[in-house]
Amino acid sequence: TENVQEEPELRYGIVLDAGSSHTSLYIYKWPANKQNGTAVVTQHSKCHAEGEGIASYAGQPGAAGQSLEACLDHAVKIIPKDKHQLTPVYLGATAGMRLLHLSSPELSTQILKEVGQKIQSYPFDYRGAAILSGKEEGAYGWVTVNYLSENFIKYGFEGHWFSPSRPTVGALDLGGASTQITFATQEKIENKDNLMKLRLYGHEYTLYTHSFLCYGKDQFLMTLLAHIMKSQGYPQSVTHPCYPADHSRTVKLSSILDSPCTVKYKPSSYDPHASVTVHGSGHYEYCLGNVSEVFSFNSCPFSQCSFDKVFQPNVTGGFMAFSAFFYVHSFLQQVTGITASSPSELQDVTKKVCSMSFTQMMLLAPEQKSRLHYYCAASVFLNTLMLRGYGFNDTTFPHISFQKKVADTMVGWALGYMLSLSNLLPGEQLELRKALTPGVWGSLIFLFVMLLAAVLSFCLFRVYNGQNKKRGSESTI
Ligand SMILES: Nc1ncnc2c1ncn2[C@@H]1O[C@H](COP(=O)(O)OP(=O)(O)OP(=O)(O)O)[C@@H](O)[C@H]1O
Ligand SMILES: [Ca+2]
Repeated sequence: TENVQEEPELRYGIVLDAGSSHTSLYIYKWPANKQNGTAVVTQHSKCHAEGEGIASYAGQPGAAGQSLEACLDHAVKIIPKDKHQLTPVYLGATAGMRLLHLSSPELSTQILKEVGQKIQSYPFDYRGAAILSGKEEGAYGWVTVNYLSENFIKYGFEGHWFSPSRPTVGALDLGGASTQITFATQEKIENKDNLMKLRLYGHEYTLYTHSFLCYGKDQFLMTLLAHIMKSQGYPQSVTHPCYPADHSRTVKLSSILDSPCTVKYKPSSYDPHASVTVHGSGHYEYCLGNVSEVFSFNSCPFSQCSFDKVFQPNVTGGFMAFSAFFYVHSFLQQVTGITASSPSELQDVTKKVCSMSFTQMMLLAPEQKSRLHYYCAASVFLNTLMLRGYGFNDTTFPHISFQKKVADTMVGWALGYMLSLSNLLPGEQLELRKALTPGVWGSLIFLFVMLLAAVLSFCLFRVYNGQNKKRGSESTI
């Protein structure tokens, strides 16, 4: 026989990640005959939709759907035509739409309907457009991280499936409007809202998960500014200790105070068309003080809390920190040349960034011009969230890996969502494909040949014996 290399037939799946800051369309692929293993499904292509997240088009009929067109057209081109109808497509919206649903349920329903209709006008297998709960977002992110890290099950060198019985890795996602922490734990989960049980590949995983709405990077910075404005008595010009000393910007009051996240800081009345000028002062200590005041570390109705009265067991094991956790951490590394891998290093690099002027940062990272003003604030926020909030310490922090991708696949909830909804993740142990080893196969052929030889010899013996008997009786006659 000759070994023939056949191109495996591919299947595709699409997820639109409708985040608060923007929408991304991911195309995944996998071999049609081999879909149940770990890390078999990989990212084929990604498309970044122009403009902001779908919730930003509230009150502009048609605009949210239109914002997806270019990426859906891209998917039509990139997926072979004969596979279009076999390709499931899902849209999942996250914290931006959760916030819009809080302030205007009708508008969020309208937008979901509109984007659903837009997707249905394409030749794919439409499977729905939905707002994910924070719990789902956290759990699907955890599934992605562990699927890509091959922690569930693996195709081993022995030639069969085996469970690596490796510990799983926790997931830390920092979006624009919410942040999620999810990890497997043996500790008692005191609030059932934080409990998630998943059965995957024959194992039951008990997860702790929590999503903090308003603690995404953008919403947090907005809340921080609202807090600073309030503490300074809403003047027309405020001093921001987290912005560089040589930087100032003007923002519309409504863009800060219209969010459900800043309700607590809203003055009783204000002119929504009015603006406020923000002058940076680059003062690390004051910045840390203000950032900490946005969190509530005071009361806890459980044995222990992260913050804002939310129960959290001790963090344990390895973690993967992605999205803005990765962006902020890698910026700190870029401008200081230090990879922060301990709490004290993280604090040191944050202090360094907070002491830099805008001009200095421009020399080190000119491509990030539009973001430079907020990196000190974002870094102080990241410090407070991870160290004081989640409680990572000298022992646990070094086990966090800040990553954007694993083997060319973006880390986020989107892959886990598609795997779960398309039944690409078996709940039970995979069936072992029973195959004979060459040794057993050879022995069986040998036995078969011996048996055949024995039967043939027996038959020949009977025939020969019969003829001899016949000859004997003829000679007697
Ligand atoms: N390349 C980048 N460098 C730095 N920051 C970035 C980059 N890309 C996105 N961001 C910022 O990181 C934050 C998180 O982005 P991400 O895309 O994860 O959020 P999202 O999915 O839109 O929000 P959410 O998950 O809360 O709905 C946002 O504030 C975004 O503006
Ligand atoms: Ca997100």
